[in-house]
Amino acid sequence: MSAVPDRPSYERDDALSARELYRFYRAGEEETLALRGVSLRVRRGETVAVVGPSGAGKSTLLACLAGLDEPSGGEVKVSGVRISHRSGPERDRLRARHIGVLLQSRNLLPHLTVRDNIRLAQRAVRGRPAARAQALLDQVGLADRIRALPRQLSGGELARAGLAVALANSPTVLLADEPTGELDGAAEQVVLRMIRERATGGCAVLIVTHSPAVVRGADRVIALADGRVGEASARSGPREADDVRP
Ligand SMILES: Nc1ncnc2c1ncn2[C@@H]1O[C@H](COP(=O)(O)OP(=O)(O)OP(=O)(O)O)[C@@H](O)[C@H]1O
Repeated sequence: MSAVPDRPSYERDDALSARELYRFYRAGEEETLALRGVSLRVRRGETVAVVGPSGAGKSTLLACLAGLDEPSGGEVKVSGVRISHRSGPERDRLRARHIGVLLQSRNLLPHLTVRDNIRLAQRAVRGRPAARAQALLDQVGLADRIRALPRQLSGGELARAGLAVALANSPTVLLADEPTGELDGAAEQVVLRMIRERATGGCAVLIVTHSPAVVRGADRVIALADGRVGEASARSGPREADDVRP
């Protein structure tokens, strides 16, 4: 008989799970409850879009899921390993190994070239096969910008370089905050295609977005309002933008 407890299959398939997340902010007298008991799961190969009005708690949620911030209550797990309620360095290590993060503020170090930013992201996963920097940049259409510094890139190029860096560690979970915010239609399609390919390869993807194109391409939409998960819709069959609109 196996010593391994027989867990329900939905747990085995979850690459990312959050249970009852709360996040309080206190600034002087003022208290904000940015997350009020958010629970969610993202399975391997699934793409989930998170939508909601400004101030709904989307960026706070993403930061807690990525281990960049600590929830005040609740728990986050990546591939069954708890990432919340650990020291900063422990969270950094888990994130570097398992999670790709693409933030609005960008994830490139300003003094390193695009290639060196990618190599830095790959240091945490030495020993695991990793795509070459050139191959990653080819995929996002930045093959000729490998030696550029971030300040030499346009907004759209920065977004695509940021995606290459977020994918450099071959993450189990990709978390992105408005990854297509500054992109025109063609560049948005490049980024979405690359994200979809990762999901097809088994990555769990969660994207905070206002883009109808991103919502259309998602398997599921989670609507956040006032720190809570509101109306959510599972998709099945053809992907139609007929339920939750950003
Ligand atoms: N560091 C902070 N200190 C105090 N309050 C904060 C802090 N960060 C966020 N908040 C508050 O928490 C709430 C949720 O903010 P958050 O940035 O997560 O929302 P959002 O849905 O991402 O908004 P947007 O779409 O405008 O980026 C807001 O009321 C915001 O003012």
